[in-house]
Amino acid sequence: MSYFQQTNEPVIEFKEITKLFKEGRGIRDISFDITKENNIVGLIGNNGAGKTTLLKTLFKEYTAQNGEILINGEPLENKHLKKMAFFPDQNNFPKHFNIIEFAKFSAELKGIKPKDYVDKLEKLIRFLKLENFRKSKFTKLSAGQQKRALLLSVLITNPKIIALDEPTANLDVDARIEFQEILKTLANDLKISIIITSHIIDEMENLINKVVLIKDGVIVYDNNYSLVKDGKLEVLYKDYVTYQKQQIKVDKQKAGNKSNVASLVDILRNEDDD
Ligand SMILES: Nc1ncnc2c1ncn2[C@@H]1O[C@H](COP(=O)(O)OP(=O)(O)OP(=O)(O)O)[C@@H](O)[C@H]1O
Repeated sequence: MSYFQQTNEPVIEFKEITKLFKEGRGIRDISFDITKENNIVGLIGNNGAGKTTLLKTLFKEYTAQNGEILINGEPLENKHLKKMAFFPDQNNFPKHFNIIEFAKFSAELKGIKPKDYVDKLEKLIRFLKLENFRKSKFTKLSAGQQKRALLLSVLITNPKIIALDEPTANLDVDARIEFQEILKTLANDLKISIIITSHIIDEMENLINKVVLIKDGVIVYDNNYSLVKDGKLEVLYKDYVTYQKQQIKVDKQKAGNKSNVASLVDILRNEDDD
């Protein structure tokens, strides 16, 4: 049994993380955790609030000046990074790779041998409806296809933690719902911890089970998610909430059309934790 499955303790703990840049911007004293029960966390804040800085600190791209990150109670180190995947925003696509090359590259970067991923690669390609785009470069794909291709490169690495930076930006409603259904399956059925950034709360109402609001580099709200219970969210981000309520009506109708995400569980469940 791996260190990711041992306990009901928090999976990820941010403890008083501070990462400040020269001009004094960045993040300060960030503390919150992601548990097995509340394992789809929305990290929400306006542009420049500090979301990306926090994710980069989680992936050890930045070193915090203060504080620590624990993964299942252990200080974050490189062995944990092997089981973590970062889903980049739209500006950071690997433009010159074709999607198969990129998936293989991602797997091998994590030390996964071809014999351990070839079968899964084929199944994921079919599941993600990418059969006709095997040789396509990212730049030739639609926004929805690009996201699915990035998911391929993430899922092939069998991660236990996935961080996504604004993943549904520029997707249409159908593609967004499909994407969110996949994330829900990963979190609910496969117990993968998901941390997802957005600057819009309501877009994630049907998805997340914990919300962390970040403003000017500090956390202003951290709780398990309930817009109905806690009007404070509406006060903090009133404009977004008002606008997005209308959008959600459409989403909920469409969400009735469940995609075949259940088969994803079959593809990924039998993975050994190494
Ligand atoms: N490498 C850097 N050097 C200096 N300042 C930076 C750097 N990266 C981020 N900042 C500053 O730190 C603050 C937080 O930036 P960050 O990119 O984390 O915000 P964000 O919430 O991800 O915003 P967005 O939604 O626009 O991506 C901002 O004021 C930003 O200007």
